[in-house]
Amino acid sequence: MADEFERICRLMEQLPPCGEEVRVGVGDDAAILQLPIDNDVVVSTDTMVEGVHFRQDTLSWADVGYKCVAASVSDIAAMGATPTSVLLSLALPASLSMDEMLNIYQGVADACHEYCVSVIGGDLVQSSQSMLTSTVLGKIDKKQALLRSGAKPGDVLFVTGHLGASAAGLKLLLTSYGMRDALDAAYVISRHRRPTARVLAGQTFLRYGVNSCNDISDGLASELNEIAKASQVRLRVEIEKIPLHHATRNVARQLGESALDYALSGGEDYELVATAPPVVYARLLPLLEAVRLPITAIGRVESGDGVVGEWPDGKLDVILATGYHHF
Ligand SMILES: Nc1ncnc2c1ncn2[C@@H]1O[C@H](COP(=O)(O)OP(=O)(O)OP(=O)(O)O)[C@@H](O)[C@H]1O
Ligand SMILES: Cc1ncc(C[n+]2csc(CCOP(=O)(O)O)c2C)c(N)n1
Ligand SMILES: [Mg+2]
Ligand SMILES: [Mg+2]
Ligand SMILES: [Mg+2]
Repeated sequence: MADEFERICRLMEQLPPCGEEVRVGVGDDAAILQLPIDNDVVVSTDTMVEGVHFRQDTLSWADVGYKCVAASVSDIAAMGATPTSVLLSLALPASLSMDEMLNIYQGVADACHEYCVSVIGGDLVQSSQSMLTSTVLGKIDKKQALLRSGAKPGDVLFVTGHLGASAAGLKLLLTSYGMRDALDAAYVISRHRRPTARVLAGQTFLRYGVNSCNDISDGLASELNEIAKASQVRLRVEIEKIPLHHATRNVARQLGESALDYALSGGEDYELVATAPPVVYARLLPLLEAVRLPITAIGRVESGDGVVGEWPDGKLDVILATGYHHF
């Protein structure tokens, strides 16, 4: 059985080499990065705990590794920044085999390739419960960033991609339900297991003058309330415009649940929600279409506070910050 340090070496062999900005990577007491002087450093961390963020029957070990990195990269994307490096801390039971650890790193390697990041360090400790923490460092032009606090009355409110698929996938995985349409099931399950951090979208938003942005980890309702609060504005959402993939609608229908609830309160879609002046939104629309990442206008920013949902018949509902909250 390999010891702690042999394991770290074997795990790292799975990963692509570090980028040129890494002066010291894995192997010393700390990593050293040499960033361009015209950049600021952006940093964020996310933890995944077995029983809370995944179960052995919802994610494979490779999915756990991939999703942990993708979820933290998503926060860097939401700032409009470019992710560069990852610190990965693993707290794992002694019973976990070397092959299972290598599987985690296979997923980490997939994420490293997808997001052009390298693992520059981390930690490996024994624990009764599996827990992974991914800390991502990124770079951004000095004094630039997409913040939650920049929304202005008159802005268009919009989201990337489709919402609710991850929650539909999770629901399917947790209920032993024979799906009639295997393709729909495969789509929503893959969105749950392998979400995509929208790095290119975030960078484009920053370049074209988007005013505020947030990534959707806890559910649209919660993230909208965060923008409204940070920006001291009211967000008005046209409920029927929230983009739901037909697979998510079909799965929800078959489970007797609401795809809209999945989008508002399910979480883990890791799409971006943002606001921009109408002229900026109009420029972004064809650009993101061209890279096959549609954005959809779902409402607008007004003066006031809170989040209000508007139904097609004109009826209004307050949208509270429902979603996945740990405490
Ligand atoms: N234990 C903590 N100590 C200090 N700051 C924290 C702690 N937990 C969270 N924060 C900070 O609180 C702020 C808001 O966190 P929030 O949960 O909205 O982050 P997020 O990563 O976007 O969401 P999620 O955790 O759902 O991915 C962030 O700046 C985060 O760094
Ligand atoms: C087995 C199992 N049960 C429930 C969930 C749902 N879930 C857990 S954490 C979270 C929000 C994002 O996490 P965080 O806020 O920590 O970034 C969500 C929606 C899951 N994925 N797996
Ligand atoms: Mg996060
Ligand atoms: Mg976030
Ligand atoms: Mg959260």
